[in-house]
Amino acid sequence: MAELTAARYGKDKVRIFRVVRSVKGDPQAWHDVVEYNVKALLEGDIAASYTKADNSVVVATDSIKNTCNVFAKTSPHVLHPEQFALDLGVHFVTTYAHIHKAFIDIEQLKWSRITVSKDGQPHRHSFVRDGDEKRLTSVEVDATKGKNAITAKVTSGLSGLLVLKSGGSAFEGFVRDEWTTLVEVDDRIFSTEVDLSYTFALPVEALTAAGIAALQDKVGFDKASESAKQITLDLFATDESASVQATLFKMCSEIIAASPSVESVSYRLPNKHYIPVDLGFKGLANLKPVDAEVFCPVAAPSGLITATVSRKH
Ligand SMILES: O=c1[nH]c(=O)c2[nH]c(=O)[nH]c2[nH]1
Repeated sequence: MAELTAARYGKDKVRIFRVVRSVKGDPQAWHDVVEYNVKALLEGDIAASYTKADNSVVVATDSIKNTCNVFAKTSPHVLHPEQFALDLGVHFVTTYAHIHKAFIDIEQLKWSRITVSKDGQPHRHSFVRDGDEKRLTSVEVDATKGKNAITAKVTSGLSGLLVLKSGGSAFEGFVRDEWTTLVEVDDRIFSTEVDLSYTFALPVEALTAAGIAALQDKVGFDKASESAKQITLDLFATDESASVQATLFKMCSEIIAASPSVESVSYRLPNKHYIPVDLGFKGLANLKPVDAEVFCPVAAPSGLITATVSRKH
């Protein structure tokens, strides 16, 4: 005997690019743009589609993709990934009586406005991909307690932010035993590709159109995103790092202090090793921290330092 114990389905990698023009039909209009990869998955009374080949409970993944595109045209929140995801998620659980949960994940690709050097002005409709990092949000919309008692969980963050510091990082005092070959250093290269996520404590808010609109002011999704990235960069640059672990904890603590609506913060930080190259065969000193100038970046293995830090109540 076998039974279905979990089922969730939908569309992944829905690619959306949206232009918002300040004035329709005006070539001088100011444009805002976003590019998203959307994943929209549904849960509910859908077991029969798996166990009985009964498609009458299936909202086709093609229709789910169509919904994402239509919302990209019509949602007032399309430039704000958390609210756009809430809009979409609430739509799915309220439109279909048998769909009780929606999981909307959005990756936002980076398009930054170009500043034209001639006049120092930000250009009204030209953008540059000035980094590989992505802004992320994962929204779970839950109507299991009824369509009039919808709740949501929002986790946001960023990934792919590659940083390196060539000073201000040490690693000393770790366990030394018969397994240890690593030398202690008071100066080393520290490089990581930041993967950051943080959860929001949402106010109890009816997730109506007006309720979702009010969340930007009440929770500050966009402000939290900007602040978390800036804190990550500032602390990475300025901390006299005793270890990846110690720097990570400071970053988490500062994000919690800066954003009242953030409940917990998690980082995954690979420690991308840079090994000083032995140039002794040419009589060149390059191994001690004070001499090390030529390094071999090592793709693998990397350390992987993770932690979650939560607000203390
Ligand atoms: O910051 C670090 N933390 C570690 O846990 C570790 N382990 C290691 O080999 N190098 C480092 N660096």
